[in-house]
Amino acid sequence: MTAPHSPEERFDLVVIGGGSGGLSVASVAGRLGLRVALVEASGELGGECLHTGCVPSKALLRSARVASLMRRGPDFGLLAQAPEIDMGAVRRRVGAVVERLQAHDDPERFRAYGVEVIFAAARFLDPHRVEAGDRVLHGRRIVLATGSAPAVPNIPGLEAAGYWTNEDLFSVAEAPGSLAVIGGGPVGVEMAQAFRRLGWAVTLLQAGARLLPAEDSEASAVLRAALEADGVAVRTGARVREVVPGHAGERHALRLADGTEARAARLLVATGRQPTTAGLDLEAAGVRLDDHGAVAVDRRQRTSARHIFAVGDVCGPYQYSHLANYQAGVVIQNAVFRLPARADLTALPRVTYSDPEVAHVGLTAAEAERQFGDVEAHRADFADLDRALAEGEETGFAKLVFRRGRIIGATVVGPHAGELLPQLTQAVRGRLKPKDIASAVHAYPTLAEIAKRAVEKYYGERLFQPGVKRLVGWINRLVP
Ligand SMILES: Cc1cc2nc3c(=O)[nH]c(=O)nc-3n(C[C@H](O)[C@H](O)[C@H](O)COP(=O)(O)OP(=O)(O)OC[C@H]3O[C@@H](n4cnc5c(N)ncnc54)[C@H](O)[C@@H]3O)c2cc1C
Ligand SMILES: NC(=O)c1ccc[n+]([C@@H]2O[C@H](COP(=O)([O-])OP(=O)(O)OC[C@H]3O[C@@H](n4cnc5c(N)ncnc54)[C@H](O)[C@@H]3O)[C@@H](O)[C@H]2O)c1
Repeated sequence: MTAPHSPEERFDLVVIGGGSGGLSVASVAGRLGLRVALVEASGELGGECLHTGCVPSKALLRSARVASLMRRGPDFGLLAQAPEIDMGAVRRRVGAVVERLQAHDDPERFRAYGVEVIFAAARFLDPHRVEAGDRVLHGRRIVLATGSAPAVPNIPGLEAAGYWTNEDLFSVAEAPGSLAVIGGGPVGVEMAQAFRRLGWAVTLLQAGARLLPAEDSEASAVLRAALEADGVAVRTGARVREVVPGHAGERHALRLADGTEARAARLLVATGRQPTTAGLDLEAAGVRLDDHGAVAVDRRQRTSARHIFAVGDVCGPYQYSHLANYQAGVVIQNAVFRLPARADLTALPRVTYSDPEVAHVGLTAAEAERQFGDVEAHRADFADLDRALAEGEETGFAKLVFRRGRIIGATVVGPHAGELLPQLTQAVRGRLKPKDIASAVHAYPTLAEIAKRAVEKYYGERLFQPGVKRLVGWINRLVP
């Protein structure tokens, strides 16, 4: 039933959802002078990335990394120091980082840009009218940016057992115990390593055949070995069939499809996301969903109702904060400047912030092989790189994928892999040739040299051939 409303208010743009995508659209449109309303249900801006996603997970991983380095003291000629873990103190640090960044998403900042910030749950009354609390907002154009929520599998006994998702995880203050992580995607991998390094006994249960199944298979293998070296019990092909009560400290027993069991005191469900569309009355607006329950959009981010756009997790096709921001830029061009800009995801980077990090852009070697056939891939290992050895961080590699003399994909697994990605993102985006990387001088000794090393492998095969040797001999005989 519709609440009694005050008279309808007219806006050029109504943005629903104040997370990464919605904030980007609203702030730019407001600063460009449009009349913008931003509706956010939760009572604070920032969305998942700030409160229960990217930011707290990276802050937690940092504490875990410091704990790991303390244990690794002897690798660097220092006394080993077993870290004393105080989960309450770790939680406070995570909270402090979130709070510092919350200042960027202060509603007053957006109001100063000319954005009307309304804290209420929005729903459509018709294609142009949105109800927000007791207000009715008429949007000439509307942007859906309502994000996603954890997708929890229907496993008998799971609800009764009780479990954490990313929404609970960053409030955990209890002393380390045992944790079973269900799901071996980015959330499962990052959090399994973080909790293990913070003293928890962790079992990582991945239904698929390998961790991070979207990544290069060698990357998955290196990551698995690194997690196991940390002490995470990694089980792949592990489908949880049922959760039943366990004993004493290990309160839960997870029965797997292969007849074995895993036990833990706490459960973390990290099995993917579902787009947040419930309660929006999208039918009233004529907005259709795709087969996965996400809002269907075209490459201009337009939904089936052409004046309504969508960005971020609610439409996908991937779930990254930087993708939501990129799509926001496409919406600004279409909805504000009326340019027919299209999203191009050919060079969309992604990073899993485990140690080693797994960073990727473009096509993996397997994808390129399937798509084109005539591709080659070359790999350089951090174990052969001077700076990696100096840092004591020699796990991992860079693998570049080439087709017809162009770089079409890159995977980097290793120290600060995410920071090494931009030059490779530019290469894939600009369809650069290997020589564009080879001819650039890279400072020595840097980890970024790894890309050049992989390119040298590409040239190595071509350069040190009998024909080239003959040519060099001929030039040196003939030219004085
Ligand atoms: C543990 C974890 C770690 C992650 N780490 C990374 C990372 O390192 N890097 C990365 O790029 N991505 C990461 N992600 C993904 C990233 O958080 C999301 O892709 C990103 O937050 C999506 O932004 P969004 O704007 O689409 O949605 P959100 O940030 O979820 O914002 C949606 C907003 O809409 C509001 N809303 C929902 N319904 C309504 C309604 N009816 N009316 C009004 N408001 C509504 C919600 O309250 C919310 O504030 C991580 C995710 C998780 C779970
Ligand atoms: N660093 C980052 O950029 C980052 C970090 C975390 C999350 N994210 C985003 O958040 C999204 C969600 O991440 P996620 O890891 O929850 O989801 P995901 O879909 O990427 O991975 C979930 C994994 O769980 C496994 N799984 C599913 N059901 C299972 C079951 N019943 N038992 C055991 N395993 C099961 C699947 O095989 C899959 O590999 C990702 O798509 C990612 O884009 C990004």
